[in-house]
Amino acid sequence: MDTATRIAELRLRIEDANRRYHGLDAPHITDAHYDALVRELEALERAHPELASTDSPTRKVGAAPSGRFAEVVHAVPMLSLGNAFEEGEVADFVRRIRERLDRDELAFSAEPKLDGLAISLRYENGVFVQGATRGDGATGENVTANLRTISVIPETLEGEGWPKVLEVRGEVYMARADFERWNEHARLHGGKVLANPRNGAAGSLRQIDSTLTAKRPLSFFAYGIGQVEGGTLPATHSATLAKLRDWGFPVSDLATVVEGVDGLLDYYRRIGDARDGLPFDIDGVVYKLDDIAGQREMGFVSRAPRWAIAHKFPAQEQATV
Ligand SMILES: Cc1c[n+]2nc(N)[nH]c2nc1OC(C)C
Repeated sequence: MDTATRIAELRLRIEDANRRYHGLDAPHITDAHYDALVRELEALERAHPELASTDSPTRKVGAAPSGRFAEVVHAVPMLSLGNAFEEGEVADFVRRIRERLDRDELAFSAEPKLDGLAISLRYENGVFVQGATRGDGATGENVTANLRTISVIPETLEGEGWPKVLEVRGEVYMARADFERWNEHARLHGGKVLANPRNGAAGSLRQIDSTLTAKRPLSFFAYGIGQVEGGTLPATHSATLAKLRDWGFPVSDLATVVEGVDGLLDYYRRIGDARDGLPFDIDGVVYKLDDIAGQREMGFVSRAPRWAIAHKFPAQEQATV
């Protein structure tokens, strides 16, 4: 098969998988298979720039909103993350930052990458006013009513010193124990048996009727910030996470600060060893340059930051198809 045909075929398969994963919350291929298709397409597009195109799925995030909810335009786009699968790619990630910032010692915030649904929570004068899904990164779906049913998401901010406008980014997820309990009940009483916790979370949040969402055991971890107005945030990501805790948001206690490649890889191994014992599904860990000024200097490539990367674990799931 010639390259152009292969590229066209990959684009169709990836776009179809995106629609199923983001739109219907019912993926039909494993995440590992999806990642492999994307990496093959990215490699072919790099090798054949004459065949690359701006509407390729390698340049988009998620999927367009479904039309079932009001749309929310994200003031700060919700981007996806570049992926690393091998240690060498992590070393390259750190080297690029060291060279560009001309710094030897680099501190990173290292966090678990929860396998849930990315959402953005907007607070004005400390009050939760709007919540949205990532959607395609630029425009998401207004799921505020559904998010209000998640008890760990604060209706009003605690503590003090929060900005007038604060957008908090994070992951809505379903803990494994809650997932098992839900399916046990569903099997006995004929409710909807969920395929996996991620689909359970995504499906719950995308319910039109939020009384149905309220019945599902969802949780949330904050992992970042979107728009901020009328206030300042700390100079590092880790100090910002500490502030989010003070203001009432759950933040994973697995988040920590590590130094350099060795610190990152040690963290990856430690979380990898602990993975099966965690109360929630993760599909990797996320490394972020801790210094916010350095993040700004690194900027973004077409759809993901240069200053952050997800280091994925080998697939655990059995093929669903
Ligand atoms: C997409 C994403 C996902 N996660 N997950 C964590 N823990 N942090 C994090 N950051 C993300 O994106 C920012 C680096 C912009």
